[in-house]
Amino acid sequence: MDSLITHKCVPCEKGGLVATAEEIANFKRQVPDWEIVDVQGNQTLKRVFRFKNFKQALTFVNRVGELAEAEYHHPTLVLGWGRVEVLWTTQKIKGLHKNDFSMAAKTDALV
Ligand SMILES: C[C@H](O)[C@H](O)[C@H]1CNC2=NC(N)=NC(=O)C2=N1
Repeated sequence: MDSLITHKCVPCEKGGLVATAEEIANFKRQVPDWEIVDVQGNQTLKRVFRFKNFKQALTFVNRVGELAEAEYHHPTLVLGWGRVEVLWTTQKIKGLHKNDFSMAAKTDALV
């Protein structure tokens, strides 16, 4: 099984399967700085990154955006002065997929 950091996001089909509780537990151990929260009924990975100022936070937002485009898997990003909230979930399946954990690991690698 490829690691989260080397996993290439796969296209998710509407109605596809969310990760099992066992898979989530396994993947979550690999991204310990993230929490699993409920966003509008969907399990979502969340982490807040902090920066010295707005400009550094904006640069990070753009780097995550480039990563998302490269993988064609997209986050929700909340940009504030010195902080970026990153949320990963898979809209198509209304929950968490290996793609989300992989993108969380790749997001961590950006800082
Ligand atoms: C049309 C649909 O948005 C695309 O198939 C992709 C784009 N990026 C995506 N990103 C995320 N996080 N979830 C999706 O379901 C998703 N779908």
